[in-house]
Amino acid sequence: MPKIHAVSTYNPPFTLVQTQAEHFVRTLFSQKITQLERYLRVFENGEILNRHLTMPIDWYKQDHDFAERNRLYIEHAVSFGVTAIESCLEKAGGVSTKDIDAIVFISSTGISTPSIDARIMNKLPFSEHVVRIPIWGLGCGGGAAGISRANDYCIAHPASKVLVLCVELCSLTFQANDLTKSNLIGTSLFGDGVACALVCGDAVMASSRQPLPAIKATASKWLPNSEDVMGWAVENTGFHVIFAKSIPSVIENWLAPFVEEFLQTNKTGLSNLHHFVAHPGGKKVLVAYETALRIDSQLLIPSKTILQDHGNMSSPTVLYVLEKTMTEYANKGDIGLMAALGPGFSGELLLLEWK
Ligand SMILES: CC(C)(COP(=O)(O)OP(=O)(O)OC[C@H]1O[C@@H](n2cnc3c(N)ncnc32)[C@H](O)[C@@H]1OP(=O)(O)O)[C@@H](O)C(=O)NCCC(=O)NCCSC(=O)CC(=O)O
Repeated sequence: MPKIHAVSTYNPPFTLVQTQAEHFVRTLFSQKITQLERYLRVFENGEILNRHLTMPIDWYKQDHDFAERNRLYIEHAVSFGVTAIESCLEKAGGVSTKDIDAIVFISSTGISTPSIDARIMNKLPFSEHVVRIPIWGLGCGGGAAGISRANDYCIAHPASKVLVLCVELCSLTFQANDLTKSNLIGTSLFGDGVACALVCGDAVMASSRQPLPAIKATASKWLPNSEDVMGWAVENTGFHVIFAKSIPSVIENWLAPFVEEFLQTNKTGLSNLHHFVAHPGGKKVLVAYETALRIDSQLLIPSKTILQDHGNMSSPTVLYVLEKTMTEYANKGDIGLMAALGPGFSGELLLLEWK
């Protein structure tokens, strides 16, 4: 069974306190949005205290075209990605970039051809034969899906070491002239984050004496005709967020049967879980998980803590939760369920066992 040998996270340099974000939005949108004060309550209600930004707060007050946003995305995705990879390999006991067989690069908040992985390979000494697997458009589901695809690769090639790098600079897509409710809610919710995981096949010895999560099984599921639930509207000013207010109820109605069927197929059940590594999409998303799955709210503490300290960072978020679970909660023999959902609408589940 492939194992996750290490996970690293990197926080972009500027911290945004939620009260500061509320003040910023009040100043920017006053006189433009009716009932603004009523909607601003979401900043206090969302159970988010801090987020991280790529640019200083003043940058977000000005208009920027798509070209400028994307230039900044490429520049910072490369430099943050380099740091996250170095720290992941260091945590794995000093694995060399030259020994990496494949790199899965996950992102949905900017575009680049060649993809960011190739640009990073010009900064770090990777092998010329590394297999590049850039995946775009999975949004918040990307971190879990990336680990699943690395798992598939390691099953096919058991001596492989595969990096999964998630970079989302959500704040660079911020639209100061988009007066929709979704944009306003999104401004209270999304932040920037970077995470990297090293997944290795069965033939690779771990340097750590700590128990590591082995990937016992994975599953994907797609909800037909749900393109309008989550995504980007691409305009001349860049990406404008689409996310339906029905997401928590979609999760409540659609996720439970998927999870139950997945666990049953793998001869286990919700009552056997020690850890729930859930993507914290927002306060009501976590409530939907709790209601739909009828799980102990204690299992959601790592997800709630990450939401509180970082907001929703899209794809890396679930790896932040995994890193926290690995370092602060998990013991040998523990069983965990990793779950994330994203545009499609689709979901990815992984069953983990700490070995
Ligand atoms: C943002 C919140 C904390 C705010 O909670 P509150 O209790 O303060 O307020 P509320 O839910 O009543 O919402 C306040 C007002 O905003 C509106 N509103 C809420 N969400 C909206 C949305 N996505 N688009 C447009 N309007 C929206 C509500 O209808 C209401 O307006 P009115 O009163 O006029 O009706 C919560 O709504 C929340 O956690 N929502 C879930 C966020 C979410 O969808 N995250 C997933 C991102 S994608 C993702 O990450 C994938 C995944 O999660 O799996």
